[in-house]
Amino acid sequence: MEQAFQVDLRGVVDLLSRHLYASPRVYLRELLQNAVDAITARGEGGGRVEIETGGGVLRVRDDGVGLTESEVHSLLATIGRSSKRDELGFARHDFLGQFGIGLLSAFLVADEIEVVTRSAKGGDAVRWTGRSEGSYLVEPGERDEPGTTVTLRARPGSAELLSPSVVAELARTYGSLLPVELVVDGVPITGDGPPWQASYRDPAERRRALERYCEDLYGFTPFDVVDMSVPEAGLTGVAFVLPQPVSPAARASHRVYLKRMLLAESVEGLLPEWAFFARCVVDAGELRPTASREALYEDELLESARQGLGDVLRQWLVTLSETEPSRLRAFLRLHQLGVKAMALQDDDMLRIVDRWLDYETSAGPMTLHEFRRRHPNGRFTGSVDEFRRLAAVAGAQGVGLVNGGYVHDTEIIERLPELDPDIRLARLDAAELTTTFGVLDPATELALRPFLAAAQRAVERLGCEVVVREFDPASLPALYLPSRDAQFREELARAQEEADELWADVLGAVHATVGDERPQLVLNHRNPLARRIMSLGDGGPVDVAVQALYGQALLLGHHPLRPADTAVLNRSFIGLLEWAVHSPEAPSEHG
Ligand SMILES: Nc1ncnc2c1ncn2[C@@H]1O[C@H](COP(=O)(O)OP(=O)(O)OP(=O)(O)O)[C@@H](O)[C@H]1O
Repeated sequence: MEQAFQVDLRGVVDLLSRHLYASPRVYLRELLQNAVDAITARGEGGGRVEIETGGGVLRVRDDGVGLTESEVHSLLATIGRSSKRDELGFARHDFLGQFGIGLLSAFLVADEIEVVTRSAKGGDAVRWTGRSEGSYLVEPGERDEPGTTVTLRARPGSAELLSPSVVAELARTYGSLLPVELVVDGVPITGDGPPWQASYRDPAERRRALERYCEDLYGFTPFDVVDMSVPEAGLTGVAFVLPQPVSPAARASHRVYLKRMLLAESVEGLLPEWAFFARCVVDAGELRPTASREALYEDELLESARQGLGDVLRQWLVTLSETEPSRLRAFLRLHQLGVKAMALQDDDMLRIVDRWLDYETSAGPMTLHEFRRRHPNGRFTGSVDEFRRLAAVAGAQGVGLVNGGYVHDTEIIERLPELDPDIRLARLDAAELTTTFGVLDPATELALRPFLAAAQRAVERLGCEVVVREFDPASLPALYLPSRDAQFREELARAQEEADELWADVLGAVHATVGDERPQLVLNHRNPLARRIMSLGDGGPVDVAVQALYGQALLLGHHPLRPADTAVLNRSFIGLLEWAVHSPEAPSEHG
């Protein structure tokens, strides 16, 4: 014999209150929603919901479609049954509810629910009383007009939730945009509907009103207000652009209404992740809630709405770049870090960064796009230090240099060819700079041989190679250029020191395959001091002088100093001092 399920209502209420709903405050939302749905079902437009409070009792009265006696038995008394789904179980389009459990949330605050209802289809009024322990009673009720009144008496401990002030606050939170007339204890709650749809005298007034709305809601004056619309999701609303930088990692949350009833004040995942700089308030007719009505149901429609909203914001940025570039720059200054982060994944954002974000370059601040135009063979550095070190030198050789050392910059520059394969912006290989330096004429070169040999001896143990070139700025006596190989070797050596035996061996094997190009100490033949040192030939204090130039070049370039470097720096300094004090040839004040 087939049997019907038995339901222990207390278990179900417990489940709802502890696991489905975040707070018992949702009881009012569910009652409000039923009243609005009943008005929708009556289909006459307008409609009025009156809420009365006082003495621990709450009354919600609507002039909706009401219920007949048989509907009362089948709909109110059957958990999970709803008049708002069709025969196939799909949510009927016009209604807020669909699950057939909302009324039970009244048991979160009361032990008894009383419903007095009269159907617009005719028949007498009916009184239904449901109790939280699982029984219900149906009797004749008293009511002249079609509609429904739900009455709750606060359970001990829940009086606060049914108090006039809390009820008014809840009604305002959930219901202030509803398309029906909502009144709590005689005070109207609903007004002109969504502020972005209200009519204003002119655009300036609308803008001010929406800014004020944002201030009330979020506590900031928005950088800009963007109208949002995704017709296929029945969605309208506004996005407020944050006036302060935020971390792109912080999940942005938005205020979402479904069919004009508040779903939640902080819904995540409404916008694409890259749109971290906006807070939205939207109303959607077609998106679906989860059963708790506290989040959006993740389906294809939500996914395409998210894309649609992203498109609107993207278009806003593009329009800003076309019509108000100075404001776009201001926006980028604010949200630079986030915009860069999203440029790593999003081509349009990459384009915006390329065209509008200023980078530090050897020819002053400019956009990457402008930089490439001016320096078709420009280079970028992977670190800020390298940029500082080489910008002046590179700039003086006519090699444009852009600083790619800040967060995301190197990845952004390296991703540019994905926009356009013709974009070429290569990383600077410092050693390559020397190829642009002027070479000495053979006679001078020959004359410098003895000096060069002595200079090479002076820094041989430091693993570096001395060359003499002519380059600008002439004020720079010497430049230390680590080769790419040398840099890599240094990192390897450091890693090897720190690694355990196995890894040290592996790294050692890698080491063996690295080229043996050495870092260079490039002495500047244009620099008067360097020239005087060169004129020492292989005599005098050439050792200490070259070592001093080496040390100074390391310090100027912010290169890491190894113990051997520090020792050489100290020795050369002391040596020069001694030479200056003791040497008979040393220049003195008296000549
Ligand atoms: N104020 C009302 N006027 C007319 N019918 C009502 C009213 N309140 C509840 N009902 C009827 O009772 C049924 C069950 O209500 P309940 O709130 O439990 O679920 P629901 O609104 O259908 O779905 P959800 O669980 O998503 O809220 C509704 O489908 C509706 O037919």
